[in-house]
Amino acid sequence: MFGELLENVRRNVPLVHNITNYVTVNDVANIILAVGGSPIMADDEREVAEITSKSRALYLNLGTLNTRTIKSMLIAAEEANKNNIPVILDPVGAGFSKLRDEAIDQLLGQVKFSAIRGNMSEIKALLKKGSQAKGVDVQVSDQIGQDNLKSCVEFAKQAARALQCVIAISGPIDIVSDGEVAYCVYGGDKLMSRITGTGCQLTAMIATFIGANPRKVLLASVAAIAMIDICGEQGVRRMTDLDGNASLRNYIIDAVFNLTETELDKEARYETK
Ligand SMILES: Nc1ncnc2c1ncn2[C@@H]1O[C@H](COP(=O)(O)OP(=O)(O)O)[C@@H](O)[C@H]1O
Ligand SMILES: Cc1ncsc1CCOP(=O)(O)O
Ligand SMILES: [Mg+2]
Repeated sequence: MFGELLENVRRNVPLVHNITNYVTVNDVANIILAVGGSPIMADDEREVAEITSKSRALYLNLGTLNTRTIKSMLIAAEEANKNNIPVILDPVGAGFSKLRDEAIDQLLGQVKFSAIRGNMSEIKALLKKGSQAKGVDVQVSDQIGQDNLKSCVEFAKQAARALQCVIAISGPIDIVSDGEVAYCVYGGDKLMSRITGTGCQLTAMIATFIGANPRKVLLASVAAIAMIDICGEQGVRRMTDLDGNASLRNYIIDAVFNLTETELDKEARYETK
């Protein structure tokens, strides 16, 4: 099932327009290439509408948002919505500053999103559910685990209904919901949280999968998560004693590049709730 969605990515090579942060921009471009898409980064307000209109998905990432890029995001998203081009949001650092929260309110008020992916602190902040965001990383007490899985699944469903789009919450277990059903995706490795950009890359992969499979937003999001989880594990297995987060970043990108459709189908670990 997921293999077919990956095949669509590789056959259609969807162009993904990214308005993203300057910390992980190169990693985002490379992961889109690795999975089989084609990235373009552009954030000047004079060209974003034109570029979005020629793209298969628009990815907005709030990591280093500023007055100029917030305006560009709104212009690009309006163009995307007008042309039925899916818009995907990564609300990096939501809940951690007034500027971020004001921008999020504006975006949620004006834009129809297909999917939003964040860590639990960020998604709680979107719903104003007392997030204790810790910079761009998840607050430990917010994290999804086996012990609180049931309530996290319920929360993901509620969030999807409230925000009227697919919600993906990442962590030791990832949860994806459209408000009706929730997929819990297993895998990954805690070392993935020691690399800056795995979250941004994951959301970029979701955007790429959705760009190639616009009528299967929920499954496309699950497929992207299953894929990065498998590839995160493969990357960790490849590490030697001398390797750290820099090598792991590259190993994960390489694993995404090399993972076959059959392997994705065979190795994806998930259950529905
Ligand atoms: N403790 C963990 N165990 C397994 N996988 C993890 C863990 N923490 C993060 N991941 C994986 O790392 C990727 C990025 O998620 P996350 O670290 O939550 O994003 P962000 O960097 O935006 O906070 C996801 O695929 C997630 O499954
Ligand atoms: C460190 C940092 N600061 C602003 S954006 C950013 C990158 C966040 O990336 P991720 O959420 O994927 O870890
Ligand atoms: Mg993040």
